[in-house]
This record gives sequence, C-alpha cells and structure tokens, in this order.
Amino acid sequence: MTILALTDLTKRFGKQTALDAVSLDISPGERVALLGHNGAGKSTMMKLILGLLTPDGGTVQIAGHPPGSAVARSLTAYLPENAAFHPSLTGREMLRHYLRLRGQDPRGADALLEKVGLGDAGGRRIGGYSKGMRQRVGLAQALIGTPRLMVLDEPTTGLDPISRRDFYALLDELAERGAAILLSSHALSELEARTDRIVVLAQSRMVAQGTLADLRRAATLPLTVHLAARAGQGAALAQAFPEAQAEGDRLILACPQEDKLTVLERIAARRDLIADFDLSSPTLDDLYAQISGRENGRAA
Ligand SMILES: Nc1ncnc2c1ncn2[C@@H]1O[C@H](COP(=O)(O)OP(=O)(O)OP(=O)(O)O)[C@@H](O)[C@H]1O
Repeated sequence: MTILALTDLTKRFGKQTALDAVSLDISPGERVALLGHNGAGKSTMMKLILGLLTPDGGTVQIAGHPPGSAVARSLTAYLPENAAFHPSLTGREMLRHYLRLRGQDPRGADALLEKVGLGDAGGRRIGGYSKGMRQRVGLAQALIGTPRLMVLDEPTTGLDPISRRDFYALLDELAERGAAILLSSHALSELEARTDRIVVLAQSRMVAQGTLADLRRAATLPLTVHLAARAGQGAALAQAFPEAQAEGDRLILACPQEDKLTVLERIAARRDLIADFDLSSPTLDDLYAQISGRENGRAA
C-alpha cells in the first residue's frame, strides 16, 4: 500500500523549473528524508503534496485522494519550516484552538503538550517561548488526530540536541503506528540512523534515492581504515602499507569498497605490527557532498 504517490511531478514559476518530473512512493511506517541544497525544490514538493500549489505536470495522490481534498487534508499533518503562532495565546489555548478547527475535543491539548515536552509551559504565553519551544508547539499541532502522512519542513531547526533526540523518538513511535513521514533537513548527520530512505533533490530533479546502504553501494567513495602500530613498529607498519598517510602514530588508508576483503587480509597478515584498527564507511555528509557535487558539475 502507498500513502503518498508522486508521479512525474513538475512545477514551474515563470521560466524557473522548481520541480522537474519527480516520482516517489511512500508506504505506511516509512521515514523518508528529503535532502537538497537551498532552492533544490524541497519546499515546492511539500507544498504540492499539501495542495498549496498546483502542479504544471504530473500528479500527487494521498491514499488515492487528490491533495487539498477533504480526505487528503484529514490524513495529512504539516509542520512548516517557521511555524508562526499567536504570541499572546498560551500554548494550551493555541492547541485547543487547533483541536477545535480539526473537529476534536479541545481537552486533548494537555496530552499533546505533555507529548512534546511542554507539559509545564502550557499556561505560558507563546510570545515568551524560545524558538525550540515554538517548534514543539508546531509539532504538537501536527500530531492532532491520527495523521497517516506527516510532512515536516526542517523540523529540528532550533531544537537542542536532547530535544532533537526526543523529536526523533516521537517520529519513530508515529512510524511504528503506521504513519508515513517525509521530512526535509540540512542536518545530515542526525538523519543517518533515523530514516529508512533518503531522497536527494538537486537542480529541481531527484538525483538519488534509496537506503543509506543503497547510496553507499552506488557511491564510488572509499572506506577509511585507521591503523595503530604496536609500540616501536610505526616505521615497519608504514612500510607494509606504503599507500597510507601517516597521522601522528596512526596510519590512514583509503580503501575502495571492492578492496575491503583484500585490505582486511593484509591487516590480518601483519597483526605482528598492528595494535588496533578501525574501518569506517562514508558518512551521509560524504555521500551527499559527492551526489550533489556530481550534479552541480553536470549543471555547470
Ligand atoms: N513562489 C515562488 N515564486 C517564484 N519562484 C519560486 C517560488 N517558490 C519557489 N521558487 C523557486 O523555486 C526553486 C525551488 O525553491 P524551494 O523553496 O522549493 O527550494 P528548497 O529546496 O525548499 O530550498 P531551501 O532549502 O532554501 O528551503 C527556487 O529556485 C525558488 O527560487
């Protein structure tokens, strides 16, 4: 089953193509990260999904319904990049208002506040909230009802590290209950363990998509091997791995994916010289830099 289906979705603003024939399906329980440089088309894609913009080509379907329709709206929750709230209302009053708008019992406000860690601040005016607290009000608003699709535009901007961790834990919980989640972010390192699939937009086109493992396989980036010599064996180790770079008393070796086993065999064969070693895969930052760099090069 698919909750969100984009087919050849295209949007132009005058001569500027903001989104170019993007197709994407998201299933219940999937957490998908949308990455792309400024102006790549992420917000445009989200606005098309919400029915706030009309496409120039292609289609959007939310559980089979057109975006902006009553059913699609009841299934979709949205957290905009800079959620704005009435500063003179308290967090509780604001959420009661949103609950009423969505035809729900306003007494649910306290449970929502509790859920996003604002249980103690519900009686204070939003004007006095920090940026992170306002972001949490936005998240609480997005949790009203039982959204099947959550569209979150840079939701962790302004959140401190603990709040980010709590935020992703909440997303995990929602995904476990079957919500499909599409979130954009520039904070790549925090997405590595927290999303099931990564979609990369560049120059308005989708240039890569897959799990982190898929992207790693498709990339030509090497793994990095760190070797630490046994006492007094630094020079001998450097001779055994002449292609490595020395950094203090450690050696750093770039290891192409296809040579992984060969390099491990060489390490095992020289265990007399090696006290310890580490093997690290390219990070999402490395992969993203490679993918978007490649595309920028193509566009130049
Ligand atoms: N209302 C609009 N009118 C004209 N051009 C627009 C409009 N909205 C977006 N664009 C253009 O479409 C392109 C994609 O913009 P979009 O806001 O979707 O990018 P983004 O990936 O969300 O960027 P950011 O990371 O900066 O939020 C940009 O070139 C932008 O200038």
